[in-house]
Amino acid sequence: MFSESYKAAVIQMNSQTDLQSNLDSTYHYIEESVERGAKVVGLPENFSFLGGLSMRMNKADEIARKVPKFLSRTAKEFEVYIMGGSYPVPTGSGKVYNHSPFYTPDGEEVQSYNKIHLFDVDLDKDESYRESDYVEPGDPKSVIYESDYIGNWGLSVCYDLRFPELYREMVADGSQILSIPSAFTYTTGQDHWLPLLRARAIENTSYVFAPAQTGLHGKNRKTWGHAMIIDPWGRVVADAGQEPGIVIAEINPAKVQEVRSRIPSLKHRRM
Ligand SMILES: O=C(O)CNC(=O)[C@H](CS)NC(=O)CCC(=O)C(=O)O
Repeated sequence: MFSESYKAAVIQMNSQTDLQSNLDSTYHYIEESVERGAKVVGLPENFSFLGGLSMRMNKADEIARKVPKFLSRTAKEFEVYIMGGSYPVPTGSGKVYNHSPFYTPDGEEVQSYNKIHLFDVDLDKDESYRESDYVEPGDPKSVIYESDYIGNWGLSVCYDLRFPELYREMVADGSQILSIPSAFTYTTGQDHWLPLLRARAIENTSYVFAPAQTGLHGKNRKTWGHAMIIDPWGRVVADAGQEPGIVIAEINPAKVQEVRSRIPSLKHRRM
């Protein structure tokens, strides 16, 4: 039923607060990914605007108007599936959803997910985040784009990565590829990013697909990078390091089944 293996690209970006220039570089990354054979391209969390949470709120209406048009047009132009990272969508009550859309090559948004777990964390006396000041959480349930061509993609965003029960539910609902577009902090990323991603891949015998932000955004926001793709055995098959760019790996939905028969841990659950 499923197509054979295909190339998928994760994009690593250093997004700033100039919407148009972020969209221009996104366009070039997508174009180059497709030239290099990618059938699916994934963007990081807040690829279109990153740097100031309150600044982004002033821009949210414009972002929410322009980004879906951009993603639709670009998916169509290059005939590519796009996992559109995330962008803010006003809820109507003064906050936004941190919204992760999935586009097909005909330019349709066929599925979308609103980030559930919000990053309200004090890492240090001068490093605090209060995502819930701006963002409304989505419904706590799994969201999957099911495709006969590219497999079943479970959608999540960044901080969700720390909540394994979400991925368990996605897998129970049929996910084979776990999508985790991110802007992990440098502070947490250096110690937590890789082990968490590999754990999600191994414990769910699933691909992990994690585009990322990297570098400095404004003066005091620093992200970890290392956008990557991990196979269902838990091997890192693509790692972007710390520079912005594109990394590509093969995704083969049939391999998920193969690994699940070698390690049937999902079948052995007793709770
Ligand atoms: O708001 C933006 O501009 C972009 N979005 C983010 O940076 C989000 C919400 S503040 N970051 C995370 O979820 C980091 C999680 C993380 O780093 C961890 O779990 O350790």
